[in-house]
Amino acid sequence: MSFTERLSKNIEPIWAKIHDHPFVQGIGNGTLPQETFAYYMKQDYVYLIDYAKLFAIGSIKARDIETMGWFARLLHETFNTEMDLHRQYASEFGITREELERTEPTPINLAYTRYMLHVAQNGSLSELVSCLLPCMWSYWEIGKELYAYNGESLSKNPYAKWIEMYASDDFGELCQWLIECLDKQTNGKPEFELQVLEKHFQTTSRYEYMFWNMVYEQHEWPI
Ligand SMILES: Cc1ncc(CN)c(N)n1
Repeated sequence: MSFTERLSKNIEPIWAKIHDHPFVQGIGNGTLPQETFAYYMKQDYVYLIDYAKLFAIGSIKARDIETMGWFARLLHETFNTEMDLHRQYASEFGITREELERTEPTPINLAYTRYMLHVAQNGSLSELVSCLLPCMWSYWEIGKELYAYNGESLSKNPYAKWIEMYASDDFGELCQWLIECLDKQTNGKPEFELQVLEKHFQTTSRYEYMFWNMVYEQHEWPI
């Protein structure tokens, strides 16, 4: 079994909770209130600004030009494809680009990105990839599941563009590269090192769940 197969098997209970979360289900059946989705778009926009920095750090830590190029592409796609979708939804909802950028991250949003940025700056490239992978991989899984669930009626779902993007082959290709990159880097690594990587993967998967719940319940700073 490859290392990422092991990760995927062990993370199953947490990812199942993500798939069942009412926010994710609400995107899937199109019943999520627009106001809740708009709140998520704003929080996610500032999350992605920090997330994109992880790819820049990945490019710095890469040991060959090909890997460097993939991280550069991941950064480019995050800024120009994924965040463009956020800008499109925001403009439909009457939210300006400045308003998006000025969004104050909630405690969970900040804790999640700070955790990843800390590991990215202080850890190895494999630690960095283990941290950022649940973000890409869990969304790809959600996208594919919701795309299949909607079938022909997808165009009637107000969140169709969101579902299509995360289910797309382009998004999948980037995610697949990260999966293969981690398998290559971990090949032959001792068990104690793999356990550190698995802990990062579990921690950021937990943060993924907490992020969904945070945007659903709109957990702001208490004071
Ligand atoms: C919180 C979060 N996690 C993952 C993704 C998918 N890149 C995202 N946009 N936002």
